[in-house]
Amino acid sequence: VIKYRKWQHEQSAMPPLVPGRLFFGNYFDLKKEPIHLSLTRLGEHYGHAFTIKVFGRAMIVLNSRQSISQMLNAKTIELAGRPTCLLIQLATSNASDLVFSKPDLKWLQMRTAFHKFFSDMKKLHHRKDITEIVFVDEWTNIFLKLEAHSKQNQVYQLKELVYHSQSKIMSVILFGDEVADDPLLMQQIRQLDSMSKDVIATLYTALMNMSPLANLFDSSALSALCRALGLQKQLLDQILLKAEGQARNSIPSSQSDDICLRSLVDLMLSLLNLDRPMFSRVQVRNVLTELIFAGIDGIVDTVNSFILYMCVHRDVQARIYAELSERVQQDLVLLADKKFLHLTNASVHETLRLVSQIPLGIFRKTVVRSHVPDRFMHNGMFGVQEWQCLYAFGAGKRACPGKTVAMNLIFLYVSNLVKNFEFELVDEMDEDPRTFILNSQIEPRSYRVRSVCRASPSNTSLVQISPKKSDIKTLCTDRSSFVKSIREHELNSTDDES
Ligand code: HEM
Repeated sequence: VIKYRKWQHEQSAMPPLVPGRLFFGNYFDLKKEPIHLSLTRLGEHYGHAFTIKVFGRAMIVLNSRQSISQMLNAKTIELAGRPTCLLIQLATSNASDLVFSKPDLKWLQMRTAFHKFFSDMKKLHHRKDITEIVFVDEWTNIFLKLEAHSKQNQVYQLKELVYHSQSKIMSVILFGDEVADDPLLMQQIRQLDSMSKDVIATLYTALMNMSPLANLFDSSALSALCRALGLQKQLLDQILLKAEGQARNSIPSSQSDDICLRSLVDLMLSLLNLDRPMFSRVQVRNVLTELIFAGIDGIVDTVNSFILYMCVHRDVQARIYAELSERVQQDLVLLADKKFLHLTNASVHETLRLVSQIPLGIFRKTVVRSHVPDRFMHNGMFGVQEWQCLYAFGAGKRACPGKTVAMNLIFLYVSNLVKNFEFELVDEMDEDPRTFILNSQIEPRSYRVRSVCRASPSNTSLVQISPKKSDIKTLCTDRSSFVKSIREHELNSTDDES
């Protein structure tokens, strides 16, 4: 009786249930169209929150900005689950990862470790962001390549160049200089990234089309996954071994309780090499693989879309250049300049509004399909009204932990590109995001540009004014207090360190 009453109570606390068929529930309602369209259709009838059932499993669908904000920001852990299917379980060794694991203590400790790395590094470098230090070092390479293309009036794909640099920047942050300077390892990291991208694209197709069993019968998806897992194991083992050797060399024996951090992998290793390890080796491998993927592609695609919009709207490009010239004296734009660059920030925001990057968590669509950054400008200042709030990075407990890293890097890329070069589109392109392709995220079709260099000839020497990657200092910290601080996190603590 108690169980029945509890069940009755739980049922009455749920939003209205969409009537479905016995055993199948609403499976066929969802299969009529891609899942986001089916849910939109149900939402027109059932309102801002409703419950669906698929094979006996109840799911709550939130269908308005207000209900999403309320639920994801106020209630957190209960709503921080993820959809799953066979391919995900195989790819993540039964959810031993960060992106698809259940929101439990292990998951929280992983996220805490991630935030801790960035906040401690920032403290160590006197609030200077680690992403800026690494970006500035790489900018010389980007600049020289773009300058050469511009001087020779060459036609080229900007995306390839940004991808090349971003994979290097992320590898320095995740694995350290030694790995990022090794061409063979870099080649394998990029290979793993593109393989993961293919697997994730297959996964999204399966999830979006409500075909959870599809990958069981799709041998090409399974063989792609097996190849990716094989490379992941071999590559990450190699990187971990290299980092372990490096860590041993950098710890003086008299201070064996000290751990030295230069990159995220050092932190992961220190949590692995405990008497009672906090994570398993498989977990660390999976998380690092996810961070390679998450840390490269979202940023590259946003920068690539941004430059496309600048080419389609040459007037906006000219206005952003005018703002950058007025507010930043030197050729190199830094994070400290960000707060003065209102139109640049508005334009990044507008790009994220248009290009719904990652269909994970909150499905989004836009009905206003042209790039007009002024919608986020109020009295000449960048500002986002409550009703204009975006969910490009999700919201609540499960929101993207890399948001600050991503926003900083996107800003550094786009502001420095526009400040130093003028871009012109060579191919015919449509700015409507409906013409974009859904791979592992939404991205424009390939396009080529031509550019003119605007920077003063001494740009490369100006780059030297900012700290260099070689200046990244090692953070030496006491192992027990460090581990304690990660263990102390509770499931209900706020997740707002970024
Ligand atoms: C423009 C760039 C990026 C976009 C648009 C983006 C967007 C997202 C979104 C929408 C989610 C799911 C949130 C939810 O379910 O509510 C997510 C999760 C995640 N992102 Fe990002 N992201 C970006 C860059 C990054 C970067 C640079 C990193 C790491 C360095 C990162 C790491 C992650 C991780 C680890 C998760 C899973 C979090 C969890 O499940 O606990 N992302 N991201």
